[in-house]
Amino acid sequence: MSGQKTSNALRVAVAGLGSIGTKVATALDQGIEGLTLSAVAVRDPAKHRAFISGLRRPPQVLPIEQLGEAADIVVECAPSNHLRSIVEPAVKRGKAAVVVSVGGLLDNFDLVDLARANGGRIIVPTGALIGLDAVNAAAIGTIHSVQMVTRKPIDGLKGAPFIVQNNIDIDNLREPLKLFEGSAREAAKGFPANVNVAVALSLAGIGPDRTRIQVWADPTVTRNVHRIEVEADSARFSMGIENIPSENPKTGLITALSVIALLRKQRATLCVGT
Ligand SMILES: NC(=O)C1=CN([C@@H]2O[C@H](COP(=O)(O)OP(=O)(O)OC[C@H]3O[C@@H](n4cnc5c(N)ncnc54)[C@H](O)[C@@H]3O)[C@@H](O)[C@H]2O)C=CC1
Ligand SMILES: O=C([O-])CC(=O)C(=O)O
Repeated sequence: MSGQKTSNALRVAVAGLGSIGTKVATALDQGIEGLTLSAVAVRDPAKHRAFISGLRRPPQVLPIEQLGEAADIVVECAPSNHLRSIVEPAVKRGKAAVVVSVGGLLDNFDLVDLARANGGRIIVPTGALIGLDAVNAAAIGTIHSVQMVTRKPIDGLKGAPFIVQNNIDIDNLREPLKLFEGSAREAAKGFPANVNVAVALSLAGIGPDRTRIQVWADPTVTRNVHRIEVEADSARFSMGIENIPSENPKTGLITALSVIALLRKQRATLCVGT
């Protein structure tokens, strides 16, 4: 079985073959130093059969709950409601889970304790954001405030619970509309597929209750735009990123690349950046 350890390569499993997971699986199959693609989980096997059989070394196809048995690192790339089923079996076996649906971590934070108790790890990539290295560093000292403004094209926000529950019509907007202002924790509830970045930023810095975010629906932009201001005792810094949407308009193309960069660091001889 390809899930069994045959060398000292770290076995990596990918949960969800959507916009992010397909690119991560492809990169692993093409070769990342010291890593091998051991398994994937998909919702609809028929839809992904051609992709999987087209890989150079087709991995096992397993239910999400079994990936933790077949890998040393499980990469979560599925909708956030599956986070627990993917991460729990991995970390309780002392394995690492790379979490992209980081907004979903806030309601499942006991998984961090579970990982700690069992020698597992939960790793959050920088994802669609920028500068979490600087935020991590500043957090060693004192960060006074972190403020973020997110602007997205209409297609990148459609269906968000906050918009549906408040009956907001964004389809006919002609100018930018501020939908939300509050904490990263509240934003993750209202926009679970849109503000993973704010939650990642908060976990790197001053936490989900003190990290402030505005979310704008903006018909004048074609990219997912994030601007961040950090005020700390070591530095003041501003960061911005304008993400080109992938085939999933909510997800920037850079997200999968961030996961691949993180995986490359697991066994790389030269590591640059924190
Ligand atoms: N941390 C970050 O910076 C970012 C995080 N994200 C988050 O990453 C996650 C994945 O995003 P995308 O790849 O764009 O989503 P996607 O919708 O393109 O792909 C998700 C995949 O999961 C599959 N799936 C659903 N249920 C499954 C199951 N039970 N077993 C196996 N597979 C299942 C779906 O069929 C789909 O192929 C989302 O939660 C998204 O919000 C997205 C962008 C940035
Ligand atoms: O900017 C992006 O591409 C994705 C994003 O905001 C998120 O998931 O938090």
